[in-house]
Amino acid sequence: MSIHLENIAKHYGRGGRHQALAPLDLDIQQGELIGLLGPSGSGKTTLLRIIAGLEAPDHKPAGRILFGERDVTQLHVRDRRIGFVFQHYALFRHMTVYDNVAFGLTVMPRRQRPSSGEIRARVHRLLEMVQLEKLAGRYPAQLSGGQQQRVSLARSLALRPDVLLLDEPFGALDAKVRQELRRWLRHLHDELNFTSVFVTHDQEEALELSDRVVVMSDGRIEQIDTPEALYRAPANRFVFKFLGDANHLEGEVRDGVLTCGDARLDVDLPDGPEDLLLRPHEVALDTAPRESAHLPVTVTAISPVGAEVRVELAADWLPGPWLATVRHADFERLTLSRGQRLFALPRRWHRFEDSAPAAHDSAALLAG
Ligand SMILES: Nc1ncnc2c1ncn2[C@@H]1O[C@H](COP(=O)(O)OP(=O)(O)OP(=O)(O)O)[C@@H](O)[C@H]1O
Repeated sequence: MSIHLENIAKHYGRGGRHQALAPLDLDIQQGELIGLLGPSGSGKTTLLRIIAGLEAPDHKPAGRILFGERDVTQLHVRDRRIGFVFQHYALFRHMTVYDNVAFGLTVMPRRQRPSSGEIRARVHRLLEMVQLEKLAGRYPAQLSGGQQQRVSLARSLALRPDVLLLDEPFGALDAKVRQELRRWLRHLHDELNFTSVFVTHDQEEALELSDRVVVMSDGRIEQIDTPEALYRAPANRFVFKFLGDANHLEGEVRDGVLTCGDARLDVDLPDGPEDLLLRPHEVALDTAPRESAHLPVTVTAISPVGAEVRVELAADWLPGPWLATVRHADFERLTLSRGQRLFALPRRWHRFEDSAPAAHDSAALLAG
């Protein structure tokens, strides 16, 4: 089921003074898994609740919500064929796992309700998919948080919704279980081919799970793109900074040289103030400066855990610390240690004028 939002806005408070969502459009394709990502208060939950029909959008502008060809703007939540999963497992505590999953089917009006044989088959199939068949007779209190959330997933899918909406579904769980549940969701999604929208403020979760991510801030959509495109080509400074660590290089450009205290870097930019951004993996380190890059730094912390070594750098010319990630081989070659004085070499940097983002490969490394 595709979802089409057109001119959807939401204001709260007396006289609608507080804007939760600016008028926005959004198109979600059939079968997509979409992450709504943004800081607290950016409007993710409001948007999800409006798609669900738990919240009405503003009347002015008069927006529209279509599920496929069907205009559901005025339709009650129970008629939208939606499944929900929330952060706090809303399982019925006095019912077994089996009964929790079967519940939505057993309370359907008699004429629509599947036969009891079919209900049984459907519930077993779902429990099998989330590998909880053996625990069908248990009560929620006898399950771990991750298992409870798998029951929630199975329960929300029992009614074969066209659209599955999830609000911070794994927020209350520890990192390892979250990881596992993401795989469950992705797997169920691909196998059953419904359309899903989930809310998260966790960028890693959004990037790992989504086909496309909707990045929000302040009630607006900043960018909608695949995880790869978001990371490679962020539309603006907000998206760049929200999606990962960012090092700032602020200074003044004169005749193709950016200067900041005793640091300087050749840049092909017009004269004037600049604030360039660099990802940690775009900062290389060496024992000598280059003709085109003289950025003296001191190592203040080293964390050699994981696939790469994270190195924190400070300098008088820097208002805040920089983070560089280097390969273990380079870490050993440079025999890095705390207090060591080195030179940072930007491999690449990014520049945002709000309309025209640009990434530049640095001449510093090439020039040698
Ligand atoms: N029922 C409400 N009444 C008044 N203001 C509300 C209501 N619900 C949300 N808001 C406001 O609307 C804005 C968007 O809230 P929303 O819950 O959609 O953000 P969010 O991105 O989901 O945040 P979080 O990650 O913290 O849940 C916030 O400023 C919030 O205070």
